[in-house]
Amino acid sequence: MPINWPLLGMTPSLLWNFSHVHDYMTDVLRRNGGTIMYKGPWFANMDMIFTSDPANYHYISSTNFHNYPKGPDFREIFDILGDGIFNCDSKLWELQHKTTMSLFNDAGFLMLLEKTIWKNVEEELIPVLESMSEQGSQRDLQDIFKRLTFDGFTREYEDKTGSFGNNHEKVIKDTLLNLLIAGRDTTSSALTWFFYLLAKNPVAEAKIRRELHAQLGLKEGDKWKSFGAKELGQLAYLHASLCEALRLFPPVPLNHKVSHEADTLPSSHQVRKNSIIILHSYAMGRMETIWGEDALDFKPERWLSKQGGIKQVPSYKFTAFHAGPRACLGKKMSFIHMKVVAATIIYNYQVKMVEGHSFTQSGSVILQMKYGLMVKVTKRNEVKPPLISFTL
Ligand code: HEM
Repeated sequence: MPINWPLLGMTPSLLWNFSHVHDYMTDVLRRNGGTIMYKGPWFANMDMIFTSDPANYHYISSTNFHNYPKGPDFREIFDILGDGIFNCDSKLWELQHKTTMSLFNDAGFLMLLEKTIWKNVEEELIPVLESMSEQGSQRDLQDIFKRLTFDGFTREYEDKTGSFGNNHEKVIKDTLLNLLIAGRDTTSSALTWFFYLLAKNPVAEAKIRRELHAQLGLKEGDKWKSFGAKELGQLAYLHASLCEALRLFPPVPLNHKVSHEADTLPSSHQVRKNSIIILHSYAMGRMETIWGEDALDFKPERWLSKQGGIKQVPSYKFTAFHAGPRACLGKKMSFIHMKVVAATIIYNYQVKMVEGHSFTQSGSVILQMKYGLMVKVTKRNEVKPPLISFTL
């Protein structure tokens, strides 16, 4: 346990380890059975419960969901999100949830989304990568992903604003902003860590390439072509690799809740009324008790069934998309987006991380790379001129 100092509580340990705070808390949770009572400074009323215990996660996010809203502090911290779905609780959340669901369930919505993503990839991503490969220049892939996801979703929601019906203008504005943030930062974070892990695991990358050839009917050197929902569903190894990246680097590493009433958690920890509870998704993705001894390894195979399909893992163990009534509404969409972008890059380019660059985590709400993911890309499948050897 971190030392509980007089007056300052455990804050000094947290500050001391701030540069790698998620790994530090993972270690603390690992050593303490998955749940700790964190003591804040005595005068600040900042005591919190941190947990990475799947039974607690399930209980808080689903079984006793109504006792664990986000609470008013969350609204204050994320003021920019206004009354949008991320910030609100109870009645307003129910309204936002219904509004967002009706948009996502719209018959033509997923089709429009797919079309927009491909257009975005062809008109914005490929030209940038082509120019990088031609010039041999290096760029921040995280920044490229952020711009890409933002552009795609802005266009999407501008087109769809009409579906919000008679709702008040502010609710519409907040809903749009929330969805833009949900789509942009999470998807770009997931893709960034995915390519970071892939650069360190070339065998997995080669398997994804083999799968693309087999499932899309492409031969080495064939021109890249867009594909639809059916083919997307067949890319099991790519799907498994994305899940593995989301497990190790969940874009939303922490989830904040406040207890409405006093309670007892399945781990037997006592919860007082108005206690802050941090559900630690980052730690959960790295716990040997959940994933086995090789929890820290990047191993897409752990997601594949014997038949080659995707194994179903309960959402209170794989918590990257949260669980229960407030689970992510954009999960399906984000997989379409990530698969299209990842497949396009992996098939057409070789991505190499720039040596000597610092690939560290930022301390932000979304798990990002502090200094970006600096890479160089080389075009694959280029017809290279034959090497001519001279004999003197
Ligand atoms: C890899 C990509 C994504 C990840 C990892 C992710 C993860 C999450 C997580 C952890 C939450 C719960 C947040 C909280 O309660 O504080 C959440 C909620 C949500 N996500 Fe996502 N998300 C992703 C992409 C998207 C996309 C693309 C959209 C839609 C454009 C979206 C829409 C939402 C919405 C509307 C909620 C709020 C649900 C509610 O509170 O009822 N997400 N997401």
